[in-house]
Amino acid sequence: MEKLILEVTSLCVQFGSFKAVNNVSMKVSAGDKIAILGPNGAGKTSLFNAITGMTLPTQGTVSMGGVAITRASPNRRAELGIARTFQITNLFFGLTVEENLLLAARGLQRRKFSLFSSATLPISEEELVESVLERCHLLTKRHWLVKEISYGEQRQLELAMSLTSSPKVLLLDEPAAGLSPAERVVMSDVIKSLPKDLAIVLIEHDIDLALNLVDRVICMYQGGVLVEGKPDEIRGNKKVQEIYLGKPRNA
Ligand SMILES: Nc1ncnc2c1ncn2[C@@H]1O[C@H](COP(=O)(O)OP(=O)(O)OP(=O)(O)O)[C@@H](O)[C@H]1O
Repeated sequence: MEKLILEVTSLCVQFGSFKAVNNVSMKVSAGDKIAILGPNGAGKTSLFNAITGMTLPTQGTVSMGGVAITRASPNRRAELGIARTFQITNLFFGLTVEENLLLAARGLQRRKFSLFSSATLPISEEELVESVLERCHLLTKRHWLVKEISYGEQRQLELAMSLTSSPKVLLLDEPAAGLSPAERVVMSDVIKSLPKDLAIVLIEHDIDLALNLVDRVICMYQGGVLVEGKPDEIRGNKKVQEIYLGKPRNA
């Protein structure tokens, strides 16, 4: 059994009287590859926000490596090994690919310094940047300005930036959104080649792409978990088909 890293228990996120996330529990172990599916408004992003500290849950708990982080700051969560990408690109367009990565690496490592008694890093900034450039298929673009690379490459760069903190859990919010079919193939390849022990939780509207990348699926509907299972179980699941076809359910 793999080591449990992230645990979400009975989590609720409420906006006024509306429950965007309703009693969601999830266990993520080292190396898990999990997709969170669900139609628009199902609560997927709100769940990510509660895990990363951008929204505080109204009920329930989040823990990372056994440490309770339900009310911890986003920075503290990043130090403990949670990283995230966003639906919208979050880059410095007037800087090069490499400069963006160096900025990401420096910001996160400075925070990590305070955790170590000695100021030695396990890997140099340059080595780190080199390795994530390679991993995200961006080595040939390292000196290009971000505004000059394609949208697909910008999304790869975002993923690369999230890897500079050497996370234990990576939350990917719609990594293939807006990508062309060819760019989707590259993004899938990049995700597939991420370290084996890195846990990945991804939100994705392209169901086929998502099911090919993961070994577990959580399908959300109206804030709650509708179904959980392996990709093959989800493909043939009637409830999942109904919510995607928009038919009303008798819950
Ligand atoms: N800050 C907020 N204030 C009020 N309601 C919100 C807020 N954030 C999200 N919601 C509502 O919560 C519900 C869940 O939103 P959320 O973005 O988590 O869904 P989602 O599954 O990620 O949807 P999508 O696939 O469209 O991104 C939606 O009805 C949304 O309008």
